[in-house]
Amino acid sequence: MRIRVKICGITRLEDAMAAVDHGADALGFVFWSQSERYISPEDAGQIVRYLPPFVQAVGVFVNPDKPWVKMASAAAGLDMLQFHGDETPDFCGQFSLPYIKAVRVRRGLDLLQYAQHYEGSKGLLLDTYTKGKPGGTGHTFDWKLIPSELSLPWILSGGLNSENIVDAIQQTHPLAIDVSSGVEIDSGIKDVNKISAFMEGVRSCEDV
Ligand SMILES: O=C(O)c1ccccc1NCC(=O)[C@H](O)[C@H](O)COP(=O)(O)O
Repeated sequence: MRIRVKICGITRLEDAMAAVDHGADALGFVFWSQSERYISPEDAGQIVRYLPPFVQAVGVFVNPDKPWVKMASAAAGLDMLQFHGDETPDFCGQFSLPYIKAVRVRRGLDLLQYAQHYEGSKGLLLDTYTKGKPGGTGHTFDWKLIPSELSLPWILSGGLNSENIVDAIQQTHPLAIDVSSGVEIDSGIKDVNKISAFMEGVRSCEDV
């Protein structure tokens, strides 16, 4: 089965094009001002307008207010929303766009219940818990904490790179994966060779 890939934290057109050329299905734009990968919705829009059909633009938010999500969605031309904070299902579901809820996986968190709570989402993005960092940590989490029977589709995220991606896929069998710092040379600056090596690792795991 083909594994879908989202490359997150895009801040430059050339990185977006490199990601698309190497087969990314979705690109993420971080609209949280405290992130080193922050991009304004207007600047994201200038990248999104060059994306080919069927590549999705995903807006990443952390506890935003409603006007910010609405403005960013329109200005950037988003296809999907991704929430990394304490947003409720009602909040996430009010924007007439599909959404993904990120969850920072840690021992003691009931992922089965979490999935039921966010049943209106397109899926859960399973990310790494690091205190004070809602995303883009560059660290993996204990993949054994992923339950075998989650009621929602889920996306493997957190600290993936070309060196661990094959192992990650073989251990967890994800439907989709998400990467940010693992394909960077600096925060928000992607590297075409890292993208290429990462995608090669993903494709090597797919059924022919
Ligand atoms: O990337 C960020 O700076 C970020 C900040 C705040 C919330 C979310 C953020 N990124 C969202 C993503 O989808 C990342 O790809 C995901 O957290 C994995 O990041 P990484 O471990 O660097 O691959």
